[in-house]
Amino acid sequence: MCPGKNAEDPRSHNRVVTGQRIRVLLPLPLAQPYDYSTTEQIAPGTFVEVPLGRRSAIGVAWDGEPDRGLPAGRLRAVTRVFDVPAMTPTLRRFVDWVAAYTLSPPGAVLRMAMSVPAALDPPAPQAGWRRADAAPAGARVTPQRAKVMALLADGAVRAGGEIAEAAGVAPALLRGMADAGLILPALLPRARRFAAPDAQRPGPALGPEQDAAAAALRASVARRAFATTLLTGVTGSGKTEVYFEAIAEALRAGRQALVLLPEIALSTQWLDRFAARFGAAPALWHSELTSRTRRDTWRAVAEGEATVLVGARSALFLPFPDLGLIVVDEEHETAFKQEEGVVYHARDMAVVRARLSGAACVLASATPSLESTTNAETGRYAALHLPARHGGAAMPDVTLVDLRRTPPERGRFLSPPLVAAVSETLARGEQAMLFLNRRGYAPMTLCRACGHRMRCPNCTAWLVEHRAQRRLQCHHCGHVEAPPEACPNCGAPHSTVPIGPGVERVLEEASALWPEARRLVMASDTIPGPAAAAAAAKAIQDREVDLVIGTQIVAKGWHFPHLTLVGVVDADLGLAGGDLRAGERTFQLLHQVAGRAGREERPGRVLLQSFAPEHPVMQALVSGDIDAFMAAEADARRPGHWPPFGRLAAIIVSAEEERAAERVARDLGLAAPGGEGIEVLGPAPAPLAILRGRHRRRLLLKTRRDIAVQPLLMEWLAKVDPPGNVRVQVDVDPVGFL
Ligand SMILES: Nc1ncnc2c1ncn2[C@@H]1O[C@H](COP(=O)(O)OP(=O)(O)OP(=O)(O)O)[C@@H](O)[C@H]1O
Ligand SMILES: [Zn+2]
Repeated sequence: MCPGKNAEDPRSHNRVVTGQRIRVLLPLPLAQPYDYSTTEQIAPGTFVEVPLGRRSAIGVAWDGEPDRGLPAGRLRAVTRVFDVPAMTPTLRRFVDWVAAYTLSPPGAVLRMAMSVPAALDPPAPQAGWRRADAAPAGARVTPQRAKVMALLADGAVRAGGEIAEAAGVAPALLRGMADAGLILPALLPRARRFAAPDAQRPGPALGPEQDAAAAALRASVARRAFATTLLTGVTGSGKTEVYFEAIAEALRAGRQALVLLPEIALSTQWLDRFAARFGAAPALWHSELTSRTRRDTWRAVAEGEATVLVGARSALFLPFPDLGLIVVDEEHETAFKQEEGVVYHARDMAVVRARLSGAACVLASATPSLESTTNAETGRYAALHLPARHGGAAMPDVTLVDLRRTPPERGRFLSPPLVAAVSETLARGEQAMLFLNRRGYAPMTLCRACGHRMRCPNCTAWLVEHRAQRRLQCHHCGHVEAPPEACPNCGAPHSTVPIGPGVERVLEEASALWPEARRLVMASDTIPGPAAAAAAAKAIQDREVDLVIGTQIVAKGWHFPHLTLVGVVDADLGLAGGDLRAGERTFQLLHQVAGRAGREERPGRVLLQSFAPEHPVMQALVSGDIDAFMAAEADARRPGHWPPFGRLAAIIVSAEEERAAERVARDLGLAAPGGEGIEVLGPAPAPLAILRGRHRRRLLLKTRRDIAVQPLLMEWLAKVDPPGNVRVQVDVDPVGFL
């Protein structure tokens, strides 16, 4: 056959060489892979470098047939193949799956799986020295040189600095020895970057219910097949110890385990317990790692060296070659939802990744989501339950303080019953906690003279006073300004007053009431990272603190043995607003924070201050009857096909110019899909109608459960062509409705 017009003979054409065509997916917001040519066999999953425009880019050889119609002469060639384990078929399918489900470009999802391009290059080998096989005749061996030779006995290779230090010689001496032919340069063996957790170490003796649950999880892991188990149990029942046994089983099976935690920075107690159980720390994955650690971790996961990895939601996209178990702890947490970029729910995607990997998946929580509860009821998930606290500790006694009957003094926020309870607790030498899910001093600042409220210039939001830092701050966009000397509206001097409490204001009140008590505030601005969280937890554990005042940070899985009283300053706070899950959320948060009380010998008490003590959420918190509460929630959602009994997707249209957003939203409204079991709500201004200077409109698509929203959305969005200054964002299974 003669070379045709495509001139595929490399000798006649020095630019394009060929033989093979492959598809390469690039980590860019592109809808599909691009085709390239190559002279080598390149298997799908291989990391490759390719030209892209005038630059080059790193991507992954993807599955599927290249476009044969494209003339070979137009194809550009792969320029480099990386020496790193290929992306597994499982992870490639996962990228495709997440892209299709969230309606994101596959390349945008791939970017999450390639977040550390530097890890694709093998780590640079470190140079050291070894002894020459035979000392050259005439080479002088001084006592110092002899010491070095002794250190390098038996073919050892050691780093220069290390030799110099161990032998107590100057580095220059080594150079002299090398010149004399006594030692030779050599590559150091690569050190293990991650110690291996030891599955053979015995765990604690489990109680009978823990034991039964652990056995079921071990069996699930040992089957090496996909199954999801919802592990529930009252706060302090020892769920962590139970799923540790599942991790041990995965390790014994030679497979990897991934644990997702909602907030790694607040998980120091968890990490200590892991190290105590397995004799080594797990590998970690979160946004605050150094780039070096990210690189090492990514590669150690890909090479199978990191066997247990604990991470935030983005850890789902790490290159595990053989995942045997995924645990999602505190599965009800909204922190698992990523709201920027690719909008996905890590709990749900964890189940998908486990399915693709043939792995066991464990969802754990004392307050499971209605989604997971329903899946357990219908048999999609297996269910395990721990009914009692570990070690015989009792559940705390929860009572309501009716703020209409026993209100705090004017300008105060702690009612007489709560003040009395804190005083008693402190007098007994026990610890108390006051919970208010609001940062700062006051959520709103008002002018006493004209009623003007201080608001954010970029958002539909009040400015929150942070008195300690002497500033007003927007909690949505980060805008900061100094508190005004005079009202910006009427000019009245020193006329502004704070309205309502934040934790700083509760601290002020507590300082006046209990000046002797050692107080600690735990909020995201006072506990900025893992080190601060660890220090705070230690101070509480070591009884260096009497009174903890905190935001939702204090609700997260802490085990404080001496804490016996929890006071909730404003139990009604989360119920405002029209969020479909407001009740469920409030119940979960307050039940979790209540669950911090009385976890060891001494019994715990919880006081909830409320203006609506008859509200079902308050009543459920008092009775502790989660099942009844969730059943009522389910009954409320079922008839209207609200999740989990129907499907939801939100469309958020935003633009700097209000009319532009309005126009696109209206067009979307006109093009909305319809039919049986399909409903579109909106367009309507979002509750946060302006965010970071952008005007926002929302539409909500609600369908019956048996109708997939993705095809409807695709068809719908294709009918409207928004101008470049208007952003249209899709959120499948929204959890936030702002
Ligand atoms: N079998 C056991 N032996 C010894 N200690 C245990 C055992 N099980 C649990 N514990 C201890 O009991 C405490 C509570 O356990 P753990 O934190 O696992 O409960 P949990 O169910 O995860 O609680 P929460 O839902 O409130 O976070 C911890 O200090 C844990 O170390
Ligand atoms: Zn703002």
